[in-house]
Amino acid sequence: MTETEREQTDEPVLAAENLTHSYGDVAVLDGVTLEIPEGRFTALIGPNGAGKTTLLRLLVGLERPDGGRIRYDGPDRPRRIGYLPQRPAFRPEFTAAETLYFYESLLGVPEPQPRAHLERVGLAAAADRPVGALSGGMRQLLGIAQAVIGDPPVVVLDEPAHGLDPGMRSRIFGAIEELAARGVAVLATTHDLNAVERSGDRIGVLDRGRVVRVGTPAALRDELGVETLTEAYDASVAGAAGTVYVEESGGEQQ
Ligand SMILES: Nc1ncnc2c1ncn2[C@@H]1O[C@H](COP(=O)(O)OP(=O)(O)OP(=O)(O)O)[C@@H](O)[C@H]1O
Repeated sequence: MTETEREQTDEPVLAAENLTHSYGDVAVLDGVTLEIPEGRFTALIGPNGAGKTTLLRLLVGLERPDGGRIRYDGPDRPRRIGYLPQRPAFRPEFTAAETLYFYESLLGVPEPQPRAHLERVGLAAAADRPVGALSGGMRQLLGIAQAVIGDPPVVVLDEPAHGLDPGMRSRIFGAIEELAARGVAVLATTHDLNAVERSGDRIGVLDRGRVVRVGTPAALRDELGVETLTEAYDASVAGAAGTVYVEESGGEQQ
């Protein structure tokens, strides 16, 4: 698709407004505001334990926030938000095509087209393979195909490229770019900063339950006067690199 065909506006289809969330007395999100515009790939990055998965689960409605709200301003569709969880659970004995057929049936799609969906993510050749016999990367691609069934205006992906080889990772990010190029509002978490720098239209940096930066890769670099996104990331997140932040229950933040 050419750049002119590519629909890019700043209209947020989905927005988190001042979200707070705790697990018991452990505060995980502390006033998170983030807009997910149509036709853009918004990448959510941040250290382990920052609250990325929690934010995604709130946005897709799997958990309720303690405070704040989630605004959906997209078209009314049977499926508004497609979601790829961090560990998608598929039935291993179903084939890839049967798996997608099953999800299409659940959504009441009148003429399921599992093979067309597999083709879109480059998995056509594996249509008749049982899911249990797919590689990790192929399963992630199947997960992305599942997340876009029903043409949801928003697609939310939790670490879609986790644990994949470079070739498979670039296929995954290519599939994400294509989704955004078709006008979908895509939000994905990842630790792959190089891929984000290449493919991300916008970046949100989440640190200790707060969005500490939002902008294009270039804007973040300029704002911080650095050359690479990795440097921008290091300058944005608190704490020692390589240390997982764990909120002390009921205590002071470290
Ligand atoms: N179901 C739960 N019950 C209690 N605590 C939880 C639960 N889920 C997450 N947490 C805690 O919430 C914090 C944020 O976790 P979350 O998975 O949202 O972070 P993340 O940024 O996605 O991390 P990672 O990059 O490691 O996937 C962590 O301290 C985690 O231990």
